[in-house]
Formats: sequence, structure tokens, C-alpha cells
Amino acid sequence: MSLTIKELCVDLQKIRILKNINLEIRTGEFISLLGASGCGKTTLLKSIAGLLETQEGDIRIDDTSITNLAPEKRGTVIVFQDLRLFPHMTVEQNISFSMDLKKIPKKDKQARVGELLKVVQLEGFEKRKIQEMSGGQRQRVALARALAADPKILLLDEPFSSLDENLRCEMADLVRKLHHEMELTVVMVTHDKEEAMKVSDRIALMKAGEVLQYDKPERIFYHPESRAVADYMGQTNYILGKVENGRFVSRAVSFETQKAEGEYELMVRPSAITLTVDETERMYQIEEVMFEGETAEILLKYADGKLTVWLLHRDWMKLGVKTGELVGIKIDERQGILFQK
Ligand SMILES: Nc1ncnc2c1ncn2[C@@H]1O[C@H](COP(=O)(O)OP(=O)(O)OP(=O)(O)O)[C@@H](O)[C@H]1O
Repeated sequence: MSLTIKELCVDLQKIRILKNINLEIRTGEFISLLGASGCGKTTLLKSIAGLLETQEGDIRIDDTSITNLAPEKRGTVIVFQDLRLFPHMTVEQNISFSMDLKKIPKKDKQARVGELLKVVQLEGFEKRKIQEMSGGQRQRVALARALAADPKILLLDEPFSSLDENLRCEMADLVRKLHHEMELTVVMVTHDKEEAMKVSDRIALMKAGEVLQYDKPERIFYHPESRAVADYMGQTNYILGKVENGRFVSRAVSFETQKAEGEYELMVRPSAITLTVDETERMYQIEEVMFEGETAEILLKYADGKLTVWLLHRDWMKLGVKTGELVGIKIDERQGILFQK
């Protein structure tokens, strides 16, 4: 089922929290709402689930408006960060909760619980109490309980944030697998950009109640539409320059461009710069080198400011230079983005 959000505005205690949100989520798509704490991700997820009153705009599943429907009639199910399981009940009782409401016969219910436990890799755990399970196992139960309601749209609010890194990856893989197998449309809230890039078909990057960019992970990372998006998605360098006569010209790099004349900043990720000792023009002084396992982070100082460069550690070692010495740089301009000043 597809989900369309059109010009959605939401106020909480008379303050406008969501400002004119527009998103189209295709059937079977996995999207992430990504952004810093307080930008409105959970508010948007709750609005989709029908847990908050909306002031303006429309939310549609396929061609039907759900804006004024009660949460239980929307076909959406939300899994919260704190899971909201019933700790004294068994796994089976937790998972079959939505089926009890629908008065599904006991035998069918048991069979379905068994199936769902298999799906989330917790076969045989029916009679275990929630309080006797680990954090990762509880996450799986919460997921199975959500799936038991046969959702058209699965909404996940930072579902893995309380887990350690290994479990996070495992759960992310599981959700991604279920999403494929069950052709679920999934909207996940996260503030973890790596997680978002890994699991999502598209990412809606939010800031202060607005969507700054809604795009595929590669585009959000390599083709940010604004400095705000570029800065959120990873470390960046900005090189000041001008476009004149069809060329971007700066102290560090110059190349042809179709952009209009004016002052620009060239955004370059640290991995798009390499160092050289062959050039005659060695005008970048190595200020600091940080060893980070397979990579080395090198901080350079030059007349216009500083640049950060990431090299494979073995490539750095091959250069044979050390802190305080001068090097030249090469910038892969195809990986750079020009922002007008
Ligand atoms: N019940 C409420 N009443 C008033 N303001 C609220 C309420 N709930 C949240 N807010 C405010 O709305 C804004 C968005 O909150 P929201 O929880 O949607 O952000 P978020 O992006 O999900 O943040 P986080 O990553 O920290 O969970 C914040 O400024 C928050 O303080």
C-alpha cells in the first residue's frame, strides 16, 4: 500500500511542530525519517498512525484519505522505542493481543503466533514471560506483535536504539528481510545516518519540522541539495571560490562548470581528496594525523583555511611524509558540489 502525505501541518500545545510536510511513499518501499533530536520525526510517525490531531493537510493510503480515521482503522501499526510489551504476560499473549480483539479462534491464533515466532527467529518461545527475555528478544516479540495485526504500513520509532551494535545490525537485517518477503511498506524513525543509509530505499532528512531533502541514500550523501543536508550526512570540507567565464576557480582547485557567475563554496567529502608529494606546488601543511585503523585522518592547513582528508592507512604510509611537512592535493571534482554563497 502506498502512503501519501500532503501539506501536513501539526501543532502541539499551539506550537507548529510539523510545517507543510509532503512525502510519497510507494508500495513496498522502506523509508527512513532521519534528523537530529527534536526535529519532528516521532510527531510525523504518530500523525501517520493517527495518534495526534493534525491541523492542515491530508494523509492517504492508496487513494483513501485516512486523516480522520481512528488509529485502529488505518491499517498502520507502530512499534515504539520502549516497545510497550506487557511484561507479566507470555510471548504468546503479547503477540496474540490484536487477534484477541478481532476474536480470532484459538487454534488459528496459536498457529499464527507460531508462524510469526518463526519469522522473527524465536521459535518455541510461546510460553516465556517478557520479563525473562533479553533486550534483543523483546524487540523481536514487539515486531511479531506488530506483524500479527497484518499492517498495511509498518511504522518503527527508533526500534533498535537500545540494542548494542551487533544486535542492531542483526535486527536491521531482519526487518529488511521481512520487508522484502512480506512486501511491507515501512516508515522508520532514526537519528543514525549509517543505519538509515543501509536499510532505506529513500531517506527524508528533517530539520525543525520540515523535510529538507527526500531522496535515495546515495543522492542524499553525494548530492545534497543544501549545506544543512551535506553537514548532517557526514564530515565535509568547504572551499571558497568564484565561478567566472564558465570555470569554478579557487586556490585549491579549478574546473569547468555550467553554474552562473558568483561566489560559491565547493563541498568535498574528505574521501574525495588525495595527497601527493610529486607536485611542485606543495602548499598544504600537515597539521595533524589521526590513525583510525584502516584509515588515517589528515588535517591540512593552507592559506584559505583547513581541509580534512581521509586516506587508506597504507596509502598514507606510502607518501612518506610527516606532521609539519608540505604536500600537494588532488580533488576529484566530480564528487564535489557547488553551493552558491
Ligand atoms: N506533547 C508535546 N507537547 C508539546 N511539544 C511537544 C510534545 N511532544 C514533542 N514536542 C516537541 O515537538 C518537537 C518534535 O518532537 P519529536 O518527538 O517529534 O522529535 P524527534 O525528532 O522524534 O526527536 P527524538 O529524536 O529526540 O525522539 C520537539 O521540539 C518537542 O519538544
